[in-house]
Amino acid sequence: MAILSLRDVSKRFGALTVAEAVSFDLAPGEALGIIGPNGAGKSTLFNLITGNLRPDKGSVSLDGRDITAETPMQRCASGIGRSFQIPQPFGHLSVYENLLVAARFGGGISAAEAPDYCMDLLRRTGLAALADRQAGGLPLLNRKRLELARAMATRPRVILLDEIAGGLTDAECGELVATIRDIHAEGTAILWIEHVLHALTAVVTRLMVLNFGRVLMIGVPDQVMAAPEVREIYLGIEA
Ligand SMILES: Nc1ncnc2c1ncn2[C@@H]1O[C@H](COP(=O)(O)OP(=O)(O)OP(=O)(O)O)[C@@H](O)[C@H]1O
Repeated sequence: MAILSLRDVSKRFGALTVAEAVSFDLAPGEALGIIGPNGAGKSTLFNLITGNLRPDKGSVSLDGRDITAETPMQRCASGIGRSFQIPQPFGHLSVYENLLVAARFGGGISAAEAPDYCMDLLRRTGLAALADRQAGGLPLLNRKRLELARAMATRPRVILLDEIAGGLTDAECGELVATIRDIHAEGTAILWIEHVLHALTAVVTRLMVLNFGRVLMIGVPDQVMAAPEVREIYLGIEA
């Protein structure tokens, strides 16, 4: 059974259709990439999955259970974690405190277990030396690492990554990809929106293309990227 399923999910903002009958399944432990032009509705799709937005039509299920009416907090507690396109740490708290908040309130981890859990996550995401630093002053790579660590601190079984590689140098991107591969290897299912294709295809085994809120294609990355309609809308190359 799929861990996450969307069925005919539709959403409009006034006259603008941002999701049009979107259906797909994410298998347990699978890594699925999402690509598409700016404004295609990718981040909106994440908001529909996390409950920050409610669909006009359609359903979202986790482990076969319909969660369409649940709040973001309930979905987080059920195992959906998320990193935001623009990192949103508590800027005045330390890196460690940011994780603690996510672990205690998002992951439901006890006060006794949380410190070890958070320190382990800081090590895995390359942030251990920065535990006491104020989160608001971190440079981009470390803000991205913290965004990933905060999402992981909620103990997700499905993690949604929104353009986490954007704006990084190749070396920085490689570091982040290695961490995401580790997370995936431990069995966490991944849904990843990304414009940096080489980062995405280093992890995902399937790609979904969104255009004007519709699923244009889902398949193996090489086949998807070679498809004339994808090259035309995504890469601007005429078929
Ligand atoms: N709350 C909102 N109210 C009205 N329009 C919105 C709202 N949120 C997003 N939109 C619009 O919906 C469309 C899809 O936006 P979305 O952020 O989902 O696109 P995206 O594919 O993630 O784009 P990008 O790659 O640039 O991040 C855009 O035209 C955006 O301006």
